[in-house]
Amino acid sequence: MTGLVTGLAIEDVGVRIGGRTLVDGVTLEAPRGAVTGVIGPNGAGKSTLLRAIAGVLPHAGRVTLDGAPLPRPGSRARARLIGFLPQGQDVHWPVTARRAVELGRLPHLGPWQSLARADVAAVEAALAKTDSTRFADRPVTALSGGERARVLLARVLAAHTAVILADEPVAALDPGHQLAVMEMLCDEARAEHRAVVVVLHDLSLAARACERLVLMDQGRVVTAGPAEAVLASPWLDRVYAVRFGQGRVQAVPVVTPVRRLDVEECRREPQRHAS
Ligand SMILES: Nc1ncnc2c1ncn2[C@@H]1O[C@H](COP(=O)(O)OP(=O)(O)OP(=O)(O)O)[C@@H](O)[C@H]1O
Repeated sequence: MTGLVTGLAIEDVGVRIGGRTLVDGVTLEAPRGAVTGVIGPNGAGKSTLLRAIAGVLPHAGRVTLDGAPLPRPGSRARARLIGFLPQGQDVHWPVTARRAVELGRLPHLGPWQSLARADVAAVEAALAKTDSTRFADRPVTALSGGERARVLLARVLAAHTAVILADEPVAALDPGHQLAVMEMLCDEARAEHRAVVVVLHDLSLAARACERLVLMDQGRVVTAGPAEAVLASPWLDRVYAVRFGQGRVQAVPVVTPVRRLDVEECRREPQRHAS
């Protein structure tokens, strides 16, 4: 590993399930103070990688934070360091939104200990950051999909973890809330010095919000580095089998799929850029 001062370091991480290798020797860095985006086509292994880092899936290899190994998966100590928003998570019991967010403070509480003033402040701040305060007293089951997604993100934010792993956190959100959530995650990284890792399918949003990008395909990292370099990489079109158009609208980067590539074009793609 090179150059990582503080943050999350993933070394040679692999996941095998049922005899299949889903993640294969992934090495990457997610520094504190930055948003690292994980991109790649469906089935590339992005969610599996995040679940391995979160400690939900057993894995080979090493994951460290600020140079130290992480506490045991499932432990409260680990939950105090790593916040995880899984893909498509939902809430099926009718607690209020505020109560759902309060659950994010559990790793900080002793057995039978109730919320202290600092916990309540963390919950209210997380509700406010996700624009969820106005429905905080409604049952989660009576909220829209996008509102529920914001509450679940608020629960992760309320935990004040050093690392935030968010798997497609904006998938259910309207454009305004997509921007707001990504800006909020950037703010969590920069102002609070957290390492934020986010899986995104929207490449324009990734270009705008992420300092670093990791492009995955077939369980491996294809290329990683500064967002602009990864988006300019010849591998982008090839792994998605899509010709992307790239430009700027009022100084904001835009990456949009233009047309699908056939197998032969995909094979030629890296050479086309190299020439
Ligand atoms: N529990 C499992 N058992 C077996 N195979 C799995 C399991 N979970 C995921 N897979 C397979 O592993 C591969 C990677 O899945 P993963 O969910 O990590 O991809 P992804 O990059 O997050 O995709 P998407 O963009 O569609 O969410 C896929 O081929 C998927 O079918």
